[in-house]
Amino acid sequence: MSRIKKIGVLTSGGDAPGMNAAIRAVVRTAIFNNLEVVGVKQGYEGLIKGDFETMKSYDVSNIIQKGGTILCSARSEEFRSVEGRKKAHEQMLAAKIDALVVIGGDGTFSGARIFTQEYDIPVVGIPGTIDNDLFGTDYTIGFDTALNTVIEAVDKIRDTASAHNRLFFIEVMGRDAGFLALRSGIATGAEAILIPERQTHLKDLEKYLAKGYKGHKNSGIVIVAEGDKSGGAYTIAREIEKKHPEYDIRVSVLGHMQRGGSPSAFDRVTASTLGVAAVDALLDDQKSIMVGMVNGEVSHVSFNKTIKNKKVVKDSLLTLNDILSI
Ligand SMILES: Nc1ncnc2c1ncn2[C@@H]1O[C@H](COP(=O)(O)OP(=O)(O)OP(=O)(O)O)[C@@H](O)[C@H]1O
Ligand SMILES: O=P(O)(O)OC[C@H]1O[C@](O)(CO)[C@@H](O)[C@@H]1O
Ligand SMILES: [Mg+2]
Repeated sequence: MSRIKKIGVLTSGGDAPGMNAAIRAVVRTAIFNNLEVVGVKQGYEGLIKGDFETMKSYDVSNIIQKGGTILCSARSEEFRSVEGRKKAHEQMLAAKIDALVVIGGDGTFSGARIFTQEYDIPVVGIPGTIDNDLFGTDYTIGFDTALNTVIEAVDKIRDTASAHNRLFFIEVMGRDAGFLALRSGIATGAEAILIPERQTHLKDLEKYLAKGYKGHKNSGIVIVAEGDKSGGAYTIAREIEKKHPEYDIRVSVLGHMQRGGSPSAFDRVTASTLGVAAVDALLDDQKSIMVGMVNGEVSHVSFNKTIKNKKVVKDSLLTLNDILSI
């Protein structure tokens, strides 16, 4: 029999479509198992301030389809400090919260790992980030929706690019990870994809563009991940423009619209599955783990493992795009 009577749930880091579906699943699974559940507002900031709200089943009605997070999110500087985490622990003791479910990305889990090393509190993580950059899960909640949002935007840009015979550099999110750029590039038939995990040589890019955009096509799309080492879409566009004044170049930075919107069916189902799995894991006395999805099944990966290992970008996908973009 688990000792846990009351759990807290929070969302942290960049918000991601499907976080609400995950909150709903955590709240309802906890109540189903006769646990009390409190929502922690604004991620670790709310934990430090004791900004808690008891949640009932009806509090999560009508949210499965909504983007953002009803609990709000934050990037908390204070939680990075020993004093900040001490305050968070004291607030949890005062509110009699025995365990936590944290929904977020790699940073959120790094914070959770340190917290569980300092204090003996069971914490289970649910991967919620549009970056899809977590080792130990094939997908993170929000990635599929963001991918579809990017694709819709790029398709529209392709229309106008074709009408004017233009070359577009489109910047997509991913401060440290290129998964969104890679998949959206393949899905939109991009002429080139630039990601932080690979060094891009200007000469190679010029070659692709000479073959594709200036060879026989009436438009060109280069997808640039925000964190690409070339310095972002504007910088790389300027470099190409200097060498090729004959190209008609435009830049489009998609920005935060990529993080909003109603979650896709895939994200809703993944979020629901992982929300249930997270509470089950706590009831099973597991701690310091992330629940994820591998080959369609729920996986349990230690925070240590998911933080220390880097999710690998498949070379085969880059090669595939090289073949298809000629
Ligand atoms: N090393 C750390 N120690 C303590 N807390 C941390 C640490 N790293 C991150 N955190 C906490 O986790 C929060 C969220 O991390 P971060 O901003 O990296 O987002 P994330 O969870 O990776 O999500 P995303 O990348 O999708 O925005 C940070 O604002 C901070 O409060
Ligand atoms: O503007 P913010 O909230 O710092 O978020 C930007 C970052 O968050 C992410 O969108 C992930 O949520 C990254 O891809 C991006 O670099
Ligand atoms: Mg992150």
